[in-house]
Amino acid sequence: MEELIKISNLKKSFGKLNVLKGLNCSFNGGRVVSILGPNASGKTTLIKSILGMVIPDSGEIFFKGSPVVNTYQYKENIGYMPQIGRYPDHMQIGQLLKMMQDIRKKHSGLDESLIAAFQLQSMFNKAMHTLSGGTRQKVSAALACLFNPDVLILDEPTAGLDPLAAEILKEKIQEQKAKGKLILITSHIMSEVDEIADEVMYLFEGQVKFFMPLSQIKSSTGEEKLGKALTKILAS
Ligand SMILES: Nc1ncnc2c1ncn2[C@@H]1O[C@H](COP(=O)(O)OP(=O)(O)OP(=O)(O)O)[C@@H](O)[C@H]1O
Repeated sequence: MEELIKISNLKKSFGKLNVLKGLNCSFNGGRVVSILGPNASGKTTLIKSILGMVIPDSGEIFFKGSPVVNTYQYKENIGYMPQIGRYPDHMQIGQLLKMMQDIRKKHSGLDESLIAAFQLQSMFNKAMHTLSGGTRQKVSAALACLFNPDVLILDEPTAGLDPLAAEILKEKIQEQKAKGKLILITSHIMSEVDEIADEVMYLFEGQVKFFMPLSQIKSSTGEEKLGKALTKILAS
């Protein structure tokens, strides 16, 4: 499968705090990769660096082989679902979706399947500030997929979704993977990672501690459950 993202010796500090300390990794298409690590280990900082929302101090990020520094075009190929989506309060769902299409100048070749699956049409005239947390999450997920990106970055995607909606999103993730796309997920819910990830990248103190297929994590520890397997690996 094609290498979509490569990260080379990435460093980022906030003041005296060294968050990313020379991080190296690469991500191929057709995979669901879960980025795990303790609180404050740099997961969000890494994701935001890929998205161009955090500017690294040094190191390089390549998208499909080209360095992303000082470019923005590559971002059209990434769909991002933040943990907490922030939207203009008084904008209605329908207006928001239309505005995004106008900004992107893309009105065809859209993937509107999540809009339909989450039945968002029936809520198109609801203002964003009136939405429940879960509905807001559904809008974020629908937006992340709307422009058919090659890469999806999902931050705690199913937290806050009801079981049916969570199932719909998990099916969407599998469908996107089957199309050769890369899905990066951060989650602290081990059962969710266990269910949907192919590989785990574990960050510790600003570096990659390991990057392994889920199957190998389990076989090398003899544990069926990811949570237990991780505990064993980290203790060894
Ligand atoms: N803009 C910022 N200014 C200062 N410090 C920051 C900033 N962004 C992140 N940090 C710090 O960098 C460290 C890593 O944060 P980050 O959000 O990347 O961690 P994380 O692995 O995503 O954590 P969590 O699991 O809690 O979501 C934390 O100590 C955080 O306080």
